[in-house]
Amino acid sequence: MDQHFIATTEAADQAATQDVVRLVDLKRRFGQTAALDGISLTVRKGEVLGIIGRSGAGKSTLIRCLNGLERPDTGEVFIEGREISRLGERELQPLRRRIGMIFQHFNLLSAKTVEDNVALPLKIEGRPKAERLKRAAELLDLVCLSEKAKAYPASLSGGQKQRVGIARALAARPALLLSDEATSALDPETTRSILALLKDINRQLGLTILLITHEMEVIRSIADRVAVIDAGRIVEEGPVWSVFADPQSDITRRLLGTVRPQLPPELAARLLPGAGTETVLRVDVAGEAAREPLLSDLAAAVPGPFRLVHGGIDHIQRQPVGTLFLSVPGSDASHLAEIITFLKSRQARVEVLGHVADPV
Ligand SMILES: Nc1ncnc2c1ncn2[C@@H]1O[C@H](COP(=O)(O)OP(=O)(O)OP(=O)(O)O)[C@@H](O)[C@H]1O
Repeated sequence: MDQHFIATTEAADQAATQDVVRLVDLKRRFGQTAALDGISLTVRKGEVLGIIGRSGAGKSTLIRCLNGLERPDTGEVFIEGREISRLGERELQPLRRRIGMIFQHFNLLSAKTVEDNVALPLKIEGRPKAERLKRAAELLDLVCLSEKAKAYPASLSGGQKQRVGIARALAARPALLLSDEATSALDPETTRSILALLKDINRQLGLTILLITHEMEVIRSIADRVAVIDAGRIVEEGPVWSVFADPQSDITRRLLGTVRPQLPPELAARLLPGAGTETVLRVDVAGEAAREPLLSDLAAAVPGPFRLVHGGIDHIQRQPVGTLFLSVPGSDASHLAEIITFLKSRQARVEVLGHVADPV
């Protein structure tokens, strides 16, 4: 056989086994509603993929197709390289154990202790008691809840309940952790600590995580890649920093909402579309372009005034992502045009927001 053919086939096989999840053109209708309308995506081993969408976008249907609770009308669902969408219940059982799940409302059994909740997946697998207790103790240590082993869920805070949920999801050493709005019922501080724990587990154990959320803040703090879904379709997909820096679709921009820097409301309220003595620009710059001394270069290249009225440089996935609001005084259209041309030549995106009489 052709050596080149063997090498490329092996490379393709290897790439396929690196994908913990691979969805191919998934479609699922409910009557007139296309809940999934041709979803294709992969989740690579060790990565955190965030799926975000508004209510009704198709997120739950997608999750249900992944764990075999829903069958797509057409398309394929590969988990660790195995197509599962046509399997019967018996064949699905061992594959479901490869997927741990955490939920918005934790789904703990109130009549069981914390350690018994954590060990439950192992009990279902028929593991001996000593092994179950040992694993539960390890996992409670991992989620910093060892002292609550004998407590009942009712005596725990929301954050502690979710830690138990995470420990239980990891009990059977899954290949994939599915998180379905796992922080939506928690306050901001507890949300941060749960997300930090998930990120830690992702790094320490190399665990692959697919998380579903309607909150961009969740995506920003934990995901490597994001897929935005709307009306059953992926409308945008990419590394988190680049989607935050340069959202391509209106839906993404809307979901980003206040997570992206905005002009302070008191200044935004004074913007006029066509008159005023100063022009206010929004300048977005990210990645390599944001490492350059953009403003001093602008001042050197284009004589004449401009002022910074708001903004700054943030870091997402260690990439600089900046938004600057500049105000350019005067009615000299060519000065304004030169500034815009210079900024665009430095890979910045520039938007004229309007005009003000006095920006500060
Ligand atoms: N069993 C069902 N029968 C009829 N319609 C359904 C069913 N399941 C989902 N749908 C419809 O499919 C679309 C996608 O629903 P889905 O629950 O997947 O969205 P979602 O993004 O998870 O929403 P939410 O964030 O509100 O949970 C919606 O229009 C919903 O009404």
